[in-house]
Formats: sequence, structure tokens, C-alpha cells
Amino acid sequence: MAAPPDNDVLWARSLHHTHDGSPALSGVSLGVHEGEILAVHGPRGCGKTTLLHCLAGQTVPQEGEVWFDGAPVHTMSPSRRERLRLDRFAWIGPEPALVPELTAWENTALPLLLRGTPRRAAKTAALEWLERLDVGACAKRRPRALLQSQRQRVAVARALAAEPAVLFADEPTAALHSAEGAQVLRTLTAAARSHRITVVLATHDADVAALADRTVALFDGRRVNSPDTPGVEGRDTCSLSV
Ligand SMILES: Nc1ncnc2c1ncn2[C@@H]1O[C@H](COP(=O)(O)OP(=O)(O)OP(=O)(O)O)[C@@H](O)[C@H]1O
Repeated sequence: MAAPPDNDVLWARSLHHTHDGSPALSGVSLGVHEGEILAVHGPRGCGKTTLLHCLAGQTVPQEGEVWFDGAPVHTMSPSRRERLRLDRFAWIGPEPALVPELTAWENTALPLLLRGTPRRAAKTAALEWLERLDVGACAKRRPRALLQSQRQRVAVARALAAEPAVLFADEPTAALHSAEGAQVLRTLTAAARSHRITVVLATHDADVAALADRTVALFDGRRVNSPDTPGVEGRDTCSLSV
């Protein structure tokens, strides 16, 4: 088992995974540099979510290796992977998945509280991130009293407040209309860059992928070269017009 390259905070080799016998990943390898925003781009059903689940330690691939910060994730016990996800990773899905009994600020502070951050400090951080996501006025409301778009902003604030090493964002703006989605993505990418958070962003939308530093294209569970998602793109050449 060869160790990953030093400059990759996250690294996967030859991932194979099937769901009920049908292939979702067929030999995907990739590396993610520290502080990089990497887009995983491809059409629906090409394996983006399965890849992010494997990278984030939510799914153990049937074959292949995943390494984070020099440690093999694919051989960790379930409890160690759970700890890793809580301490070092954050996840934003297409739906907000908030705890209905908690207010917006309590939801945002939850990962910090679970890590043992004192309540006052966790609340301060949560309120700051809610402000930054333009939902500061919603801090004391429960999810059912919020619009879907406000709930998704709270979910983004929760992920960023945890200041994870790696933020996995799986179609994070799928439930938002395009102008609002673009604004949330700009906030997310700006915050990730200023806090040196590595981001792995799954999207079927080329405009969203263009916000990343680099794009990996998938098709039918394999990496491909795509004309609209060139292999390596510098930040300076990215379109920020969405
Ligand atoms: N739990 C599951 N059970 C059965 N098949 C699944 C399951 N999850 C994913 N699949 C199948 O595996 C393949 C890859 O799915 P995956 O969700 O990883 O792709 P995706 O690119 O994220 O798609 P989408 O954009 O629609 O979420 C698809 O053919 C999908 O139908």
C-alpha cells in the first residue's frame, strides 16, 4: 500500500463501488491539494455522490484506497471514521438536513458543540456565519419557520462554522434558484479560500464547476476529459459570473 503524494490532503486510488450490483465507480483515482476547490463534474448518475461518500469516509469503497492527511480512511474502524467526519470534515447536501427541534443558530453551532467548544464561543461563531450567509435575522427561528433557501443557507453556515479541513458539497445549490445559488456559492468559495478550507464540490452544472480551481470530470463512474471541463484550470481563469 503506497502512501499518497505529500501535497495531496485527500487522495484516492482506483475506487470501485457498486450499488446492488450496478457499478457507480469503476476505477476512479484523484488527489486534492490542501486549500484547493475541486469540482467533480458530470451528468446525473455518473457517480459524483458515491465518490464524495467514499472520500468523506461515509462509504467504504469495495475496492481501492482513500487517504486523508496521510492516514488510510478505507481501513479505519467505523468509530474512527465517524470521529474524522465530526472533527475534520463537513458536508453540505442538496437538501439542508437540519435538526427540526433546534433553532438556526443551534443547528449552526451543533458541530462545534459536539466537538466540545464552549456554548458561548460556539454561539458567537454560529451567529457570525449566519450573518455572512445573510440569514442572521433567522438565528432564533426553527427550520420549519424558514424558507427552503434560508434553510440551505443555514446548512452552509453550519458547514463553514465548523472550519473543517475538507468541506464536501454535493450539489449544494440544487434547491435554490440560480441567482440565489450563485450568491451562496460565491460566499462559500470566498469563505473557503480565506480560511484555507479544501472543498470537493459535486455538480452537474458547468457554470458551478467553473468556480473551482480545478475540475475532475466523471462519466459512467470513470474519469474522463471533457471539453467543457478542461483538466486543470487556474483560479484566475475561472468564470465568476454565475
Ligand atoms: N443507494 C443506491 N442504490 C442503488 N443504486 C444507487 C444508489 N445510489 C446510487 N445508485 C446508482 O449508482 C449510480 C451513481 O449514482 P450517484 O448518486 O453516485 O451519481 P451522481 O452523479 O451523484 O448522480 P446525481 O447527480 O443524480 O445525484 C447511478 O446509476 C445511481 O442510480
